Amino acid sequence: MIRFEHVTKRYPDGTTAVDDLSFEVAEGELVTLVGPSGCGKTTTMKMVNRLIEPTSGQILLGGEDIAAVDPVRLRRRIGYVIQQVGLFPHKTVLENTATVPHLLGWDRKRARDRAAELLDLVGLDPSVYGRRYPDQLSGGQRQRVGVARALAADPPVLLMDEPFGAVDPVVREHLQTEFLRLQSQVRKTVLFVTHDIEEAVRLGDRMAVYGAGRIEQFDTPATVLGAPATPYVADFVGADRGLKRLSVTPIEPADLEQPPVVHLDDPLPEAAARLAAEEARWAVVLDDGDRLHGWIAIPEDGVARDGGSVRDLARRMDAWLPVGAPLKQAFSTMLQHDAGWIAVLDGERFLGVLTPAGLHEALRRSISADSNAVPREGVTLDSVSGA
Ligand SMILES: Nc1ncnc2c1ncn2[C@@H]1O[C@H](COP(=O)(O)OP(=O)(O)OP(=O)(O)O)[C@@H](O)[C@H]1O
Repeated sequence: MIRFEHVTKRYPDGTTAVDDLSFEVAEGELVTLVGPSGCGKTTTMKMVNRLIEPTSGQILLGGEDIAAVDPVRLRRRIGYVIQQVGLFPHKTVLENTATVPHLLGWDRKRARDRAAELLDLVGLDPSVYGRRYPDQLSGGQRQRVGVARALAADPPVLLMDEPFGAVDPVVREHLQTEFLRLQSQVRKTVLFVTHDIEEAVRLGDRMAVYGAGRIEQFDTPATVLGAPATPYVADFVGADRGLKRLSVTPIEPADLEQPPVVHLDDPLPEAAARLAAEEARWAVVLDDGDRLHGWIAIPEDGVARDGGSVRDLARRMDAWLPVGAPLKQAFSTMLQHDAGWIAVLDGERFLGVLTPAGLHEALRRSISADSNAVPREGVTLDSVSGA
């Protein structure tokens, strides 16, 4: 969808901002550009909407050389979100969001309906926020309006330059989560500039790690963290990249343990006997429809021979996640619920439980899978983790 072919940008003062860059972003893919300040990320992005012209090389958009496309027409196909959102202060949120549809000549009602739809999509109730002015919004809300405005005319491509850079870490994480949800619905082709490695890992289908003016590695976050291509990348992603991998490693069925399972209406003595036979201290409790209800521990002093059903002693369990959720989420769910294990479901079906030991195993497996699959000369996991 977006293709760079040997693109170089040299500024008149001799600075080479970008040097012989070649890469491709597939349709519907989100690629994060990450690297230290001044390495050429913004220059790369601004060449796509022709705010900056390359010195040499070609950029193709959907197969078409953008040098041959009128810049104004080009920019209508490209949403653009920047850190200083640039909302018009004297226009309402709804009018701001409808800016591009207006420019495209949509009639007033259609443009406003579309703007309201987009505000809704980014989590701002249009009947509440639509009439406000930008200075009546929080920083996070302004960023959401920026995203809604960029999407209003439904452009196939979205350029985002540190869009969440100006908000505090908690709001930033919220915005990232919402943006991922939004992107799963709208599936735009996105170039996303950030200098925050965590953000690049979390959001990118693939990430481009920049050194000075060059891409040092262009790959999935899991591979960049697991097998940095060069010592520079290893250094940039940091010695704690094992931890960062938690964000990109999904829970798989093989990571799960299988504790005894009982049902709410099972007689208690029967359940107690099952636990004793399996030498388990607790069991998972499912309801009639085999959906997760919670867990049960049989008291130390046992249960009466004719003593009721599992329902009487079962406790609710709220710590659960869908299979495929990242290990980081599993870890934070364990901490949040102060739980020694969490249940993992496939839709409504109970699959097993993830324990801290299982989580550790999953992480080790994920790291060694990459180091085996992509041997890199000069960089071993040991040399990096010891760094
Ligand atoms: N108009 C200009 N004239 C000369 N040099 C420039 C110009 N614009 C940018 N540069 C230089 O080009 C290099 C790349 O800049 P760019 O803005 O692309 O970096 P960046 O990676 O986006 O940095 P940051 O994260 O700080 O925004 C820098 O060395 C910068 O100083």
